[in-house]
Amino acid sequence: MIDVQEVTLHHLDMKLVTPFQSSIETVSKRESILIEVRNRSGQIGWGEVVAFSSPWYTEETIGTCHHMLKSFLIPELLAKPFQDPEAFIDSFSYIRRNQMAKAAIEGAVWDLHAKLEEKPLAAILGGTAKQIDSGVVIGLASMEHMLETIGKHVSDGYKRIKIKIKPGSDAALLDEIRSHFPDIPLMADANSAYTLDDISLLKQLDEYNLLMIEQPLAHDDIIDHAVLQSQLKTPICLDESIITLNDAKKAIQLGSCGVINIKPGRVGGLFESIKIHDYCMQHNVPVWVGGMLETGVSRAHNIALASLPNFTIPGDISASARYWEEDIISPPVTVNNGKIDVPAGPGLGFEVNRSKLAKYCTHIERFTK
Ligand SMILES: O=C(O)CCC(=O)C1=CC=C[C@@H](O)[C@@H]1C(=O)O
Ligand SMILES: [Mg+2]
Repeated sequence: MIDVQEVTLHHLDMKLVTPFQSSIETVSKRESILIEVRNRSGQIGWGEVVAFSSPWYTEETIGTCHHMLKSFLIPELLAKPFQDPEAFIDSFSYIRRNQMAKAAIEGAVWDLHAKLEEKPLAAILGGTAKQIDSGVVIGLASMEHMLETIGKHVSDGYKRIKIKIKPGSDAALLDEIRSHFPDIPLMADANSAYTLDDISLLKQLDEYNLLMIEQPLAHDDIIDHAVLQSQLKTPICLDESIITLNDAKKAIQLGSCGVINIKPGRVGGLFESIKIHDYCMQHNVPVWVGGMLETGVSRAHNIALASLPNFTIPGDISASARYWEEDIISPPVTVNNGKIDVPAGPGLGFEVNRSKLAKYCTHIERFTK
């Protein structure tokens, strides 16, 4: 029984070890909100708001999530006990969208639920893998810097390299990367930087033996992506366009993609993530877990999710040290020979380190029954 007595929001401000540049935005400082839920006997679950400070990736921001949590989701959670996470999810199913706000509080409830069941979150979600393959993302930077960073990550053992592309920084960049690294598992993410007018350029990218091209066209499109996919050999992976299971069904039926990137924050939580995973598995569409430059709390949720069987492609789950001088979980996430161990302890299997949390916390808000 999930009987939450108190919810605490920890507002954090952390600096990335290096700025992260995509086709739209450069992120150097990361605001986030950690959600701590506590039941009557003092057991705790953790979740994380992964929205960015401004609405460049999806329409949500830290501010919109805070509003949704405070005004709707936290009151819902404190209103009554719930049999399980699904019953809590049902209670807010009337709320349209606001996926990252929902995912954050749902994540905390899943962690608490797994701890009450004394099982690892991965097992509760249906995961079976003991280790997951780790991929890493390299933001846009000078050619020299990107080549050097790729070399470093390849020698660190990462199983897949993702680079960001945008018009003017695409075919020539991939050409240069392939001349140095002809065989590495490589993919490119455009964050919607192209349109169908760029089709001849996008077809050139078939030359580079990419695992996939992520979200080349508009963030809310699946129709143009189907046109593009019919003319590309390289599979398209959808990220921003998939917000729900229904989106995934339609994209697969239309042939808009060959792969889907599942980010629990973007799709409204772990429960919807599992539904998308299962549907994709039934339709032979491989999936992988995306990242949001997040702290260890969300990273831990992602590791648990990635242990499900259709996550056959290494995701954007890299070591804590890729982004943080010090993560706020103990131990930090580490990658060995390109693999991350799925924790065997109850819940997330990582502890939130209170003294590190205090270092990066700007303020706390507490809500009680
Ligand atoms: O968390 C990571 O390691 C990588 C995250 C990452 O590549 C992204 C996070 C958020 C927005 C984008 O720029 C990009 C993506 O689109 O997947
Ligand atoms: Mg993406």
